[in-house]
Amino acid sequence: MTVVLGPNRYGKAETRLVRVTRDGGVHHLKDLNVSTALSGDMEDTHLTGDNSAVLPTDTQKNTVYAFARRHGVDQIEEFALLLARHHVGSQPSIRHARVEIEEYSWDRITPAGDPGDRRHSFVRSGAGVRTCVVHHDADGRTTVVSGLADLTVMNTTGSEFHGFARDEYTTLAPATDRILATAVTARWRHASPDPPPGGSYAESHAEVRRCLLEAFAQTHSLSLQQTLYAMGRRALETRPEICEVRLALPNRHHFPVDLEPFGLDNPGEVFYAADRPYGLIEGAVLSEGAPGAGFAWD
Ligand SMILES: O=c1[nH]c(=O)c2[nH]c(=O)[nH]c2[nH]1
Repeated sequence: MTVVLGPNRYGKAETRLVRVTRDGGVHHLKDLNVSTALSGDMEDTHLTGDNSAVLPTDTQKNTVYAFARRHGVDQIEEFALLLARHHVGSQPSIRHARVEIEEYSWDRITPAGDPGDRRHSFVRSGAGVRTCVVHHDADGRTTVVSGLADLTVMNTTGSEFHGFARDEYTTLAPATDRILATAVTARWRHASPDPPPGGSYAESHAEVRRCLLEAFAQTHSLSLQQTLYAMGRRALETRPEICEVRLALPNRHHFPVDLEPFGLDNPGEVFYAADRPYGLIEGAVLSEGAPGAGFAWD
């Protein structure tokens, strides 16, 4: 039997970077989790242990910190592009870089009556995590996917689920008024690797996020699948710089509690928030004629 090496990549996962920018007494904070993965002419290290083509993962970690100091950190997509282009350009053996970044957001603490010079206190925001995945290869092809995760949302009415298929194992009662709650993971593919026209990645991200939230709130839902499509559609119709949205929506079930044993009714007011199992609804929504994704989702 002949054995051959298949696809492979290697890198430093989850380099935690906190970058403080000191603007006099006012500090700015970036809190990132950076993962780099490189691939290329890596047969020798796998087949013979010759590491001459391998830029150590330790170096990749160091590059994150050095670039944070040298170039600063503003938009995560731009920082990821900088790292990806650097690695592909730095060694002939490296032909492809994938850089994934998560950004945790912090809000300022501004105490009432504060004299104004204490601008270095922050509280971690509950507004979800911002994400991106950038690919760049030695042929100059680049893809940018932005996203968010852990954005927890709830509609306390305006959600139904009935008319579903049934078999001998189906016990679910049809629902005409239920809670719909989910923790949104959304990723969206930019049509071009260039910065969003007329704006920044910051503005683009804020607007896509707004579209997702507004569509969630404004859709009278007959299924979480329908809500997923409405969310992706709203983002694509509003933001021409993106061409595909992928969503993963865990259905955070909320079951009405039977209060009859206590002589109480429950007109949709008291719920048990189940932890697991949960339904997991996933899907992609694309603009018609969207350019090919290439390696964007790898
Ligand atoms: O919105 C829903 N979609 C489903 O596919 C499903 N399945 C289920 O048990 N509850 C729900 N809710």
